[in-house]
Amino acid sequence: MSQRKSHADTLSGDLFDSLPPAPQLTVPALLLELQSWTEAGWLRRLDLAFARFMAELDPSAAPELILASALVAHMEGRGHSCLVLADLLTEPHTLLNWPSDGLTALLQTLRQLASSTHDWLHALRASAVVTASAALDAMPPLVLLDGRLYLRRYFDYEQRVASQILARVGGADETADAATLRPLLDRLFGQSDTQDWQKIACALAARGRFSVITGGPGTGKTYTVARLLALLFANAAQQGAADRLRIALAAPTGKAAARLKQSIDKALAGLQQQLPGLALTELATRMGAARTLHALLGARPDTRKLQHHAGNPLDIDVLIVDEASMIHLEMMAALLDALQPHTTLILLGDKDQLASVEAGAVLGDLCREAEAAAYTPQTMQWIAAATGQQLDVQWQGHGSALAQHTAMLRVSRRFSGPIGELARAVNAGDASGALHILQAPNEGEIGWTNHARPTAVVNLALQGRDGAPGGYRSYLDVLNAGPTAHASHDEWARQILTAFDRMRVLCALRDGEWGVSGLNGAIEGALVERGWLRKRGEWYAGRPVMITRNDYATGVFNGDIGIALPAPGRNEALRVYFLEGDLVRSVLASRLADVETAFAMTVHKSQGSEFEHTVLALPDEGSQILTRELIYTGITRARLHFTLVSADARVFSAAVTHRTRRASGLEQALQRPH
Ligand SMILES: Nc1ncnc2c1ncn2[C@@H]1O[C@H](COP(=O)(O)OP(=O)(O)OP(=O)(O)O)[C@@H](O)[C@H]1O
Repeated sequence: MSQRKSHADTLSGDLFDSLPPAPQLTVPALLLELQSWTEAGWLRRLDLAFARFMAELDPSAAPELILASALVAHMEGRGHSCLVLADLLTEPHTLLNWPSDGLTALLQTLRQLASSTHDWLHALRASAVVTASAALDAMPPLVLLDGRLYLRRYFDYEQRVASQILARVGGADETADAATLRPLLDRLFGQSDTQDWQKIACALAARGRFSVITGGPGTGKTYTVARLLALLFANAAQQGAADRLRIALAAPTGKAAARLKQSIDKALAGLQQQLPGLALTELATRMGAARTLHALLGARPDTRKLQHHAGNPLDIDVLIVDEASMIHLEMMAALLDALQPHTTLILLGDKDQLASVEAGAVLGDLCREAEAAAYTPQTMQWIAAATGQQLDVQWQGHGSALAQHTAMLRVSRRFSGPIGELARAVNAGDASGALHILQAPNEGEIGWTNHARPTAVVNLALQGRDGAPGGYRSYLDVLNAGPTAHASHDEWARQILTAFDRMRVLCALRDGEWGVSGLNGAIEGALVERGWLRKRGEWYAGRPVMITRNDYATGVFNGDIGIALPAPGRNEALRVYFLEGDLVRSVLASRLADVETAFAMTVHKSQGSEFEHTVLALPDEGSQILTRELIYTGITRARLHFTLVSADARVFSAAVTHRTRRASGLEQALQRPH
């Protein structure tokens, strides 16, 4: 890692400046160069094909445009909505996760092209395949705005998200006035005048048609939203409209949706005793199950087209979406398009978690002002009138219209011990503080094996550790004991699934001995060796699998986790059992084509899930993939116990100090006056 950095630094620094100017590259020569980068695996075939397509569309295109075309396509594949040209010229080595020879080749190529951002912009604007117009009906395939180059599709998504949100947060069309809310909020949260961010979040969410509630794990996002539902319901009841209030719950994954519904139902049942006059239990039943965003919007196989869109919007008044950090730009655009103007959208999520694998980091972009609050004097006054709380002046500012509809919950009720401290240190980029917490004595909440080999992960997976016993042995004990005479087959499957969900191994990488593929094989082999698993071919009883692609025919979705078990009766065929909330469902194993074994999974795929014991395995070498967000997300998946397994503490420290920011123009687009 250090080798790559120093190499690239030299090239982009003094050496780059001091070398004599290289001859200007021609487009055919550049295309050959791009082809060699593709063969080396640095660029995707798609990136090269797009660059070639641009060269065909505009035979007089400058080489700068052709290189930028390949790179903007490449950046999209890495989760960015656009390519910031100034970044390409000033810090190409941090922009691309390429090996040092790839970066050297890029820097050599850049040396043969224009050297200033101004000249690059000029070269790009000169082509008919680039438009500088924000108008959505302009057709060229590339859009250049404020120094950012976009693929048209992503530019359109960004513009749609920004304009829909601005339409919802702009203007003065408050849906509830402060005086009406005050007595209800006092009943729900009490009358204290000490700063209560949950009460404030609830008030702000009831105020308009869009709001964001962000906070770390256990800060009470669901607790607050359950009260918000009661508030909206009570408000509707006062107007005789409670029966007509249509509320829907959704989340990006099935697991997160099931968790949301469970927590909301539980919180509403608790509130029912506090508010006997309101039929909250009935409301919970009427809301129905929480759905995945795909299902809510009516995704269909083999088409990007959704059943619900601006022409056929969703028939709901309030939509609550949890785990919003996982919503990518395209999905957010589709979601906002499918809402009626009067629908209230409330996004819940942790802004510090990893963004979606797909392009965009929407929640992060929406929450840029959340830490500071930046409430205007008018918002401060409104909060005081609605909640009875005078917010400290430190939270006053001149934030955007969106900031006036955003609340950050700052006190964690569940994460107060060492795991919470570790998550906070990581989030603050304090690597030495985090190492100190990892080493400090504790009651078993935190474990750290350093200078480790992957076998350390396998040992943890087998039996757990001191203070956090169990491991995968727990679910295999239930499996190997077989169904008891008193319990149904489904009940047995539920016990196995629940026991399996108590622990999970999370990896930063997919490949290699420290990655998902290596560790899955090693753990599976060790379980077989101990005789705890009997592996016969690809499918065997007890094989945990993750679905890797939505399959509408069998009703399983990307990220769902199930376990293969023998079906009841004499039928030998294995079925894969899934837990959906409290329900157990199963699909014939032979019908599931896109699955992978799931003893170990990536941190990315673990978002929206929590495990009693989470083991995070870090590779022995640093990489651009290892970021603060990844480590934070891994740690916050742990409910009771967290174990870090690392070969080199420096890899952990480097990751904690490495913050990623996806290139996007959403933040700027949201500042536009509406
Ligand atoms: N103001 C409060 N008073 C008492 N208990 C609370 C309060 N706020 C939250 N809790 C409790 O703290 C726990 C965590 O709250 P909740 O599940 O709402 O947090 P969350 O932010 O949604 O968590 P996650 O990120 O895991 O989804 C719950 O048991 C909840 O009942």
